[in-house]
Amino acid sequence: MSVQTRRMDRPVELSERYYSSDDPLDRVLRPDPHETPDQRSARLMAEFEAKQRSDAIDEMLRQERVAQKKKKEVKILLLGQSESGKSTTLKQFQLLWAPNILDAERLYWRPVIFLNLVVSVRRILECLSVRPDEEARPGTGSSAMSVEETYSRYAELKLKLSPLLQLESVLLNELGAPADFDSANVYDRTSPLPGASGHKRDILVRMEWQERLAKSKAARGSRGPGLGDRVAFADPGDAGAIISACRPELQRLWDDPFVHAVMARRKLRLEESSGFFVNDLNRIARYEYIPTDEDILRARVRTIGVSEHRFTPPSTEREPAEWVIYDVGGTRGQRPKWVPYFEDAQAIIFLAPVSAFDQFLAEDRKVNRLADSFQLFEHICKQELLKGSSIILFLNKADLLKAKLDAGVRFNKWIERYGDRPNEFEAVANYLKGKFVELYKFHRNKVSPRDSRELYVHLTSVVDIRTTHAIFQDVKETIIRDYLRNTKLI
Ligand SMILES: Nc1nc2c(ncn2[C@@H]2O[C@H](COP(=O)(O)OP(=O)(O)OP(=O)(O)O)[C@@H](O)[C@H]2O)c(=O)[nH]1
Ligand SMILES: [Mg+2]
Repeated sequence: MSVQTRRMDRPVELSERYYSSDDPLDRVLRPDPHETPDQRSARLMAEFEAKQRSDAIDEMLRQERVAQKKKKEVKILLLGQSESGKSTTLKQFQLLWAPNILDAERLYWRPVIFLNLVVSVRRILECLSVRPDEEARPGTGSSAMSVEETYSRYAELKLKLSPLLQLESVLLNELGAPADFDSANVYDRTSPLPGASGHKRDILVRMEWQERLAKSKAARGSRGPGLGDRVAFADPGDAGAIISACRPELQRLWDDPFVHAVMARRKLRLEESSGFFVNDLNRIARYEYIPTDEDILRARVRTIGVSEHRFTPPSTEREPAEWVIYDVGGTRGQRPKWVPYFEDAQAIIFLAPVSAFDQFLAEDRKVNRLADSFQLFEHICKQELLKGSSIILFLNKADLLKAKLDAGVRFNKWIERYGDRPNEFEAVANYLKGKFVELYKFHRNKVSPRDSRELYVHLTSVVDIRTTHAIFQDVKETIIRDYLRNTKLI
């Protein structure tokens, strides 16, 4: 059978299908029953070619629709070093544009917050486990309580809190962390969709620990959608029950001025660290505890991998209908994974945690965190692939910066070039903003000299819902403006 004949086979079926109904119009269009074989063949060929043209037009329209749809979405990358606040920013976008997501995940945050709490308590107890002869109880004098008495008291407290300390490994296991994992690094590992192999199109979407918890809860026979139904509140083995039973000892520990004096002497500023919940014992160390939005924003889970989140905020006809936000892991080992996402990113939200000027990277203790932020920012500004992207800078953790400066931590001790300018929040914030703008202008000018876009800078505390949502409004307008300019709609 020749190729031609095969081509002709299809129109025969077509004609039969097209003209077999009793529709009056069909009857008019029905071929002449007396047509010659040549006429028939010519008609079928014409029909076939018409069908091909129609299919081509359909395909063109389909591609246009896809392109249009593609044009109607903006891609935003959240970038910055680890603990800069990327995932917290993402949670704020969820709260604003898809609050049902955080609602659905609310209970999954419970073990994370419990773990954050347990880790803080362990760090306090470790701080107290120093050589007894090195410390004396301040303000009480050695006569009020001997050093040995003091330490035996904390040893006793530690013993009473041992069920709580044991919870650390139980919770880590529940969250799916490897056995040798440092729990300060409870992590959110994104896992690929089925069939994914780690390339750009194989988008990583799921948070492994949440999936894991969902599965284990299902296996334990969770019932309806009500929050109360999904926690084994009455189960004595539930972390909430154990923490709740330890609450009096926890409160005694945290209310003791001696504990705070030892922590201050050992420079353990726990209140400034991520996932600090000890001030909320009264509310959290309860078996019926359910995390609030604010708790979820303050919970610490380290991100590994890249996760994609789609939002459809209210929009006008001209604005992008869909916002795709990528959250990434910020440790040095994670950064190479960002690159495949650069190419079509409309905007970068770069987070620089400005309170970290006196801290070092967890992954490299020799590197100052502020210096790392500057270096990383420079690297982003220099990227050829990102030259079309708008860059929005969040000078984040502004609340912690202010608290630190107010507590007397000197900025110029860490950043010598700051000189004798005032050790005050506004002056430091302006100085930092100036430095980032300088870097931006210098590198952007080299990469795309004709780009007149400025760096959009916001001073943020992304754990604060009200101020962050107001800033998001601004961010949204900036991105839409650049988007419309790029798509030449204005
Ligand atoms: N006080 C305060 N805490 C913040 C702020 N932003 C983030 N945090 C807290 O800092 C911790 C780290 O924030 P994340 O959002 O997890 O940091 P990340 O950039 O996603 O970190 P990686 O996933 O490791 O890359 C969390 O416990 C947050 O609640 C802020 O502006 N102020
Ligand atoms: Mg993260």
